[in-house]
Amino acid sequence: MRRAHTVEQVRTAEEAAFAVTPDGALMQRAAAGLATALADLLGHVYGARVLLVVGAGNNGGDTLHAGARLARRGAAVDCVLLSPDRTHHGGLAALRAAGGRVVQTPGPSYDVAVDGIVGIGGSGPLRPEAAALVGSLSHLTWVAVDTPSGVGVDGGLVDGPHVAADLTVTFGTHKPVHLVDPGARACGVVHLVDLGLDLPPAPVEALQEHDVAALLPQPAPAAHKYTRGVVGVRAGSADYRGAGVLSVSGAACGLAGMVRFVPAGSLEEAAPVIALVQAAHPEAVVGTGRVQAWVVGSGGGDSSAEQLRAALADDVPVVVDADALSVLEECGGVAGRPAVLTPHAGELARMTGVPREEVEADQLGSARRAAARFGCVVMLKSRHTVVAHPDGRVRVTTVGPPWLATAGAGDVLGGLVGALLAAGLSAYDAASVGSWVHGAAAALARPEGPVSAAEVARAIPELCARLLREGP
Ligand SMILES: NC(=O)C1=CN([C@@H]2O[C@H](COP(=O)(O)OP(=O)(O)OC[C@H]3O[C@@H](n4cnc5c(N)ncnc54)[C@H](O)[C@@H]3O)[C@@H](O)[C@H]2O)[C@@H](O)CC1
Ligand SMILES: Nc1ncnc2c1ncn2[C@@H]1O[C@H](COP(=O)(O)OP(=O)(O)O)[C@@H](O)[C@H]1O
Ligand SMILES: [K+]
Repeated sequence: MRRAHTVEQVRTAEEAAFAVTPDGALMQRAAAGLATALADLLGHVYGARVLLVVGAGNNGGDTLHAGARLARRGAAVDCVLLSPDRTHHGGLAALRAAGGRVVQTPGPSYDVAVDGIVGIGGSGPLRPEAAALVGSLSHLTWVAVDTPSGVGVDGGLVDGPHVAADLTVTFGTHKPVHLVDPGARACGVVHLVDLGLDLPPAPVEALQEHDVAALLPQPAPAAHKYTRGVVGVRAGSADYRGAGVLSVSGAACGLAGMVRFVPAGSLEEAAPVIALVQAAHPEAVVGTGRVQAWVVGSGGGDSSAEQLRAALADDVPVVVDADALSVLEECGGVAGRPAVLTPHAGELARMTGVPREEVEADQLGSARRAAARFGCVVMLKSRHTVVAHPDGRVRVTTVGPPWLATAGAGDVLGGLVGALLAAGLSAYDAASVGSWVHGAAAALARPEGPVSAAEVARAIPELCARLLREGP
C-alpha cells in the first residue's frame, strides 16, 4: 500500500523523531536520499551542472545539504537564494564549503534544476519573484524536493504558478499531493526516501499490485456459481444498445459466479438489446431473479429511474452509474445499503450543482464531500480516480494509461465493480480494486497504444490470473 499523510500528521511524526535523534540527523537522511536520487537521474555526478533554487525554510536546507553532497563528488552546483536573509545557515555553509556557488541569476544551462523553494511549510502558489524565475527555466529538467512548490500539499490543489517537476523526491511518507490530481500531475515520478518516522493510519492510500492480489475474490474449492455471487445488470436501452453489452462484459469478467441481464421495458421492446448481449455473452442469463449486487445506469436513458427503483427494491449492494446518477435523489438515494456511485467530473458536477471545473480542480475534496452527502462510496473517475468512503478515507488509483479515456470504458468498470460487490467485497474494496484492475487491464491489453472498452473487458481475466500467480 502506498500511504499518504497530511502535513499535520507528518509534523507530529517528525517532532517525535526529532526528540530521539541527534540534531540535524533527519535532514541529513533526507539530503542523502535526495542526493542519491539526483545522482541516479544525472547518471554521472562529476562535472554535472546543477542549479538549486532555495527558499526560506528546511526544504531549502535539505536542498542545500544535497547540493553540498553532489558538489563534494565533483558536480558544479549553483544556487539561487530566494530569501537570502532567511536561508538555512547550516545548509548554505555546507554548500559553500563543498565549492558550491551562490549566484544572482542562473547560468545558461544546467543538467537539472532542484526546487527547494517550499515543501510542507508552503502555502498558496509561487510568489511573483519565484514564479518569474521558475517560468524562465521551464525548459530544464526539474526535481522537486518533498513537494513541487506552489501546489497544495494536503488537497493536491493547483491554483497559480507552481513548479512542474519531472521527479519529486519526498521524505518520510507520501503526501496527498503525490497521489491526487491535479497536484499529482505536477509531481512527475515520485520517489520516497524513508526517514524511519512512526506514522498513524493514512487518510489517503493507493493500492499496489500485491494489495489488489490480496483483495481479489477467489472461489472456495467447493464453490458453485451462487456461492460466488450473482451480479445483476440493468443497463442499455433502445438508444444505447452497446452500453448494455459493455456493462455485461465488465460484470462477466469471471470474478462473480453469474451475470443476470435485465433490460428496460417489455421483452419485445428490449429484443434488439437482448440479442446483442446474448451474442456477445451467451453465458449471461436474461431476466429478473435473485442477485447479490446490482449495476444500474449505463446507457439507461429515460428508463434509468425505473431501473434504479427496481434495483433498490432489493436489499443488496448497488453500483449507480451514468444515467442512473442523475435520478438517484428522486429515487430516494441508496438508503444505507453498501453502494458505489461512479461519476466522472461532469456527472458529479451535475449531481451536486457545482461547475465541472471546480470538481476537476478539487478532486479529493469533491469526492469526499459527495461520499458524505450521498452516504456511500463515491468513485470520481479520472486520470487518477479517487475512491472516497463516507468516513473520509480515500484510495486513489494511479494505474491506467490515458488511452483508457475511451467511450464505453466506464460501462465496463461499472460491471466489474458490480461483480466484485456480488462476490462479497465491501463497497470500498470493490470500487478501489475494480478501478485498479480496470486500469491495469487496459495497460495489459495494449501496453503502449489505443485500446477499446471491449478489449479492456477481455483483458480482465488474464490480468487477474497474473495477479494471483504473483500472489500478495
Ligand atoms: N527539519 C528537518 O530536519 C527535516 C526537514 N524536512 C524538510 O522540511 C520541509 C518543511 O520545512 P519548513 O517547515 O521549514 O517549511 P518549508 O521549507 O516548506 O517552507 C517554509 C517557508 O517558506 C515560506 N513560504 C510559505 N509559502 C510560500 C510561498 N508560497 N512562496 C514563498 N515562500 C513561502 C514561509 O514563510 C516559510 O518561511 C519539508 O518539506 C522537508 O523538505 C524533512 O526532510 C524532514 C527533516
Ligand atoms: N487521462 C486518463 N488516464 C487514465 N485513465 C483515464 C483518463 N481519463 C479517463 N480515464 C478513465 O477512463 C474511464 C472513462 O470512463 P467514463 O468517463 O465513464 O467514460 P464512458 O462514459 O464513455 O464509458 C474511467 O475509468 C476513467 O478513470
Ligand atoms: K519543493
